[in-house]
Amino acid sequence: MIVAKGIHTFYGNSHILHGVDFSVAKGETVALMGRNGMGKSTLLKSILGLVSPKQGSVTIAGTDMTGAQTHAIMRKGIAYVPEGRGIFPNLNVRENLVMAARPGIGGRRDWTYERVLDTFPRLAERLDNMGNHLSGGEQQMLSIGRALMTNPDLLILDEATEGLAPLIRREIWHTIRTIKDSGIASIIVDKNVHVLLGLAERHVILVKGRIVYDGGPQALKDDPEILKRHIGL
Ligand SMILES: Nc1ncnc2c1ncn2[C@@H]1O[C@H](COP(=O)(O)OP(=O)(O)OP(=O)(O)O)[C@@H](O)[C@H]1O
Repeated sequence: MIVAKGIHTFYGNSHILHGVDFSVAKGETVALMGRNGMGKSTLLKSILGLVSPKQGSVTIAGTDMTGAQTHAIMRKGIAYVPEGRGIFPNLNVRENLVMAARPGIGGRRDWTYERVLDTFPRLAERLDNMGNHLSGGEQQMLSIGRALMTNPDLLILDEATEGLAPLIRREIWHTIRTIKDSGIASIIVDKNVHVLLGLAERHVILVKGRIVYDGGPQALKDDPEILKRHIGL
């Protein structure tokens, strides 16, 4: 689904990503992990064309998208739920969802307005609430709901459960699992490493813009030293 090779990204003179190779297979759930400031968001932005890598290539669904604009990249079946959400505060829940609707690749329309509301009953109860009159958890649900309305093949979730109450967090994780079971691939950045170990098939750990681990959860469970050293758990 995504193959990024040899990515070098800079902010001004700061060299942030040092030749990162990163891939996500069709339907695969990948946890992107690492301490604060290690380059996780920068890698996501490099893949999405929100920042331009100085070197490296990005192939999406078999097409070379290196240097392409973000909207063209998203049209390849990618939905991005950014850190800090990204909903329209002055539109209500219904409008936020309907505006995002579009068929997926090949005209797929699995995720309808009705299905999104079935997935998030809380949103169904608040259709006339403006985006800025929702709790943090509801805004997060709306943001994920908007992403699903685009019928993506791959969903990118950057800190989707950050700052939410435990109960809401659990609801969001439940939804993420439902999305995974529906066959959508995902890249998940989240501080809840233990949940990720039970959810993702692959785990990628970044340290100072370099990948230090890329593999399944079992090795991380068997050798807690790896997480301790690189994530500080
Ligand atoms: N727009 C920017 N301009 C300059 N430096 C930046 C910019 N965005 C991020 N950085 C720096 O790049 C490095 C990587 O940041 P990035 O946000 O990718 O890390 P992260 O792993 O996603 O961490 P966090 O969990 O804190 O978001 C950090 O040192 C950060 O200070």
